[in-house]
Amino acid sequence: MYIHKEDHMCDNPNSPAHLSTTTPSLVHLPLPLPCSLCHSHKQTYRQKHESYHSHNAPTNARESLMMNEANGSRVSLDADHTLIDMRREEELVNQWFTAAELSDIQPVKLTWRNLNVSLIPDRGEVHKILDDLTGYAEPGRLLAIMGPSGSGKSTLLDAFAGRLANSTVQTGDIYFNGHKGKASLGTSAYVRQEDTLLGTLTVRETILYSAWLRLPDDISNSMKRNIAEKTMREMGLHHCADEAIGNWHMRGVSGGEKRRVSIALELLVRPHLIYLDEPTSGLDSASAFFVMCKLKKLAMCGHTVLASIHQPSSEIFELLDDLLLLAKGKTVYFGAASGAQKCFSTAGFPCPALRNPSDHFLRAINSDFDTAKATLKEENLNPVDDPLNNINASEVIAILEDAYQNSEVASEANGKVEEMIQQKGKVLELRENRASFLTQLRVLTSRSFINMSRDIGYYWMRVVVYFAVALCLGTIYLNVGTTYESISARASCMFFAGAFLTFMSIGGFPSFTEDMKVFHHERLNGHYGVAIFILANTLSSLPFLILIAILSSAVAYNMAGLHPGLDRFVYFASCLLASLMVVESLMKAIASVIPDFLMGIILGAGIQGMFMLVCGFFRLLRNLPKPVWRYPMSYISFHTYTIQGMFQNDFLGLDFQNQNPNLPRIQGEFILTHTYGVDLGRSKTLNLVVLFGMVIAYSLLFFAMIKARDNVSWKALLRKLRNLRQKIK
Ligand SMILES: Nc1ncnc2c1ncn2[C@@H]1O[C@H](COP(=O)(O)OP(=O)(O)OP(=O)(O)O)[C@@H](O)[C@H]1O
Repeated sequence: MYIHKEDHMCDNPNSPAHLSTTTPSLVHLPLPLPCSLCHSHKQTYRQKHESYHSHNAPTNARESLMMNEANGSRVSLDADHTLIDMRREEELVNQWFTAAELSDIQPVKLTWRNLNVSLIPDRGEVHKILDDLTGYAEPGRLLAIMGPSGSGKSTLLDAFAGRLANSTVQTGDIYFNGHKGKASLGTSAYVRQEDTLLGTLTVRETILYSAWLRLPDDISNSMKRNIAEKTMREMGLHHCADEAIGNWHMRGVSGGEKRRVSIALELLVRPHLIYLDEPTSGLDSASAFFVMCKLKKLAMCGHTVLASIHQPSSEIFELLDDLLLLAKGKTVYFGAASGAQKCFSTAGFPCPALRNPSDHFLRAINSDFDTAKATLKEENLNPVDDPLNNINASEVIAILEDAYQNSEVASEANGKVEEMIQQKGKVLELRENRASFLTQLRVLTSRSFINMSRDIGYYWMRVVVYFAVALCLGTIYLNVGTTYESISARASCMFFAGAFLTFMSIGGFPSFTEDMKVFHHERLNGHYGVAIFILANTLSSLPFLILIAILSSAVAYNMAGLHPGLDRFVYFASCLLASLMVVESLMKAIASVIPDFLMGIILGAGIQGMFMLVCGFFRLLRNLPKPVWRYPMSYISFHTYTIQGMFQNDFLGLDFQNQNPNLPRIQGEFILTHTYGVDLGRSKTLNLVVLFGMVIAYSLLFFAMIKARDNVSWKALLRKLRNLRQKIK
């Protein structure tokens, strides 16, 4: 076993202050934890962790470690010491979790009153998804939301998390600790129904990167690693820790394992408020039970946990504290899970003996199969003695809804909601103890680079295709020369390199949209911000783009025999690199508006086609129609700067000669100004600077679009447009 220095050594192991203490400060802490583990306390956790190790690491082991570290190698301790240290590390991790679970949480009381969600009316028809819901979720209790498919469970969780689709309208109120409104990003965690993970990473890497990204800097790296390992074990993922998640070209872990990875990622930092949409879907009954036990434990520690759930087993049902039963978007029961059976009995639908209560509830309120019931009965496949067979679920729902609204449970719930709204608690805030900007940038860049290097569709395919196309270009324009004929050949060769080679960059868009999905999910859960994502994505893509630019330029430039000289070659390659970066950032800006990869590719290709038309190659800039095409399009088109820069780089300093020696030699400068209308007032360096400026401009556009999504009420805008359309009609 290899042990890293940081795991076992403090910075100054011989410090008298360290050695004088004999009692470890972090072990044997009674529960609940004293403030020594609380982050508001002056001494940071890392210091404690290190001082603990310095007090306890056996001197010989320490000395041997120091000697070996000095030799620049990682070393293994003898088995006893390793075991002791592993146990201590485990204790520290347990204590960190206990601290996160008990001493550092903001209790969150969530209430909703008369909550309605409907689709934006089309032709006057209103389709209600959620209908007048009132209820609450308390810290310390596990609330399950149950109901048949399509009853509105996900929509309700989306409404709480502020992630309703633009096509819906929400009315009614949601309160967090008595404060009305939308919770700000990152103050709650949301495990959605779909798993949004990077397919190229292994399970261990996924959880570990998330730990590095989010856990505060004052926790040592080894500690973060152990926290990630512990979370992985808790979710029963250790057996597939080194398997990839899986993507389009790689079969990965199973659906149930992916589900558990998604849950593990959110449980890693012990969120104060967590919503889980069908956390047990795709899991076998034992896994489902253990996952729900974990959620129950989290709730018991004072966290607020809401989970929508299908088909809980009777054991899982016993774990639930509160239950919200939805049918067709309406509440048919809300209250203690243990009280639901009584409510159903009172309404005339008692749960038969030996039937799982949750099965009974769902069967009673599922109206999707009303027509199929009769057929089943005729075929003798349905037990005749079940009273539910003789009545349509729609009627059952109406009876249950009525019974619930008139019950004591409902009036108690309503009273409690009013009481909770009056109690103004702390406004939800992001945790202060998070990883710093630089740490997040470093970790995200590294994660993104690994993803790019493992996904063959991201860059590697393009490297091969670029090489092949550059080879074609080089052979077609082989030793192009300096005759009159070579003038248009050179121009075409450079146009192809600057326009068509860069155009191929849209090939990476599908992989980027996958990245974007992960980014959106992680950003909305508050893992990191937009700026970090843009920077990390740009930095991690740089090595690949540089490789593509140098490889393609080396092949095409040298084979075609363009203007000799290293400085000219370097400029050509830099111009190609800058153009590739512009296309990448343009596609990012497009992805911020259109997340679908096919639509994005179509739009990106269209924009680039238009840019090529106005760059001065097909029609001279001075001859372009002035409105729109010359001003502003030719200035917005990045191809204008690429082509003008490349042309200046090649033609300036060359003389062209006809095969007939009696005809005059033509200078490159004359060709630039008269044949291609190049503006020599803007130097080739300035063209390059403009290209890099465009990379920044498109990145800022991406940033602004993502931010605008948060702040602009697109829903209100859409509603106004629809109203306007109806008025016009
Ligand atoms: N943005 C939307 N546009 C159109 N219909 C929607 C939209 N959001 C929700 N719905 C409709 O609202 C109903 C409730 O959807 P929701 O996803 O909340 O159900 P659910 O209870 O979570 O279902 P499941 O258990 O199958 O996931 C469905 O009929 C769905 O088609």
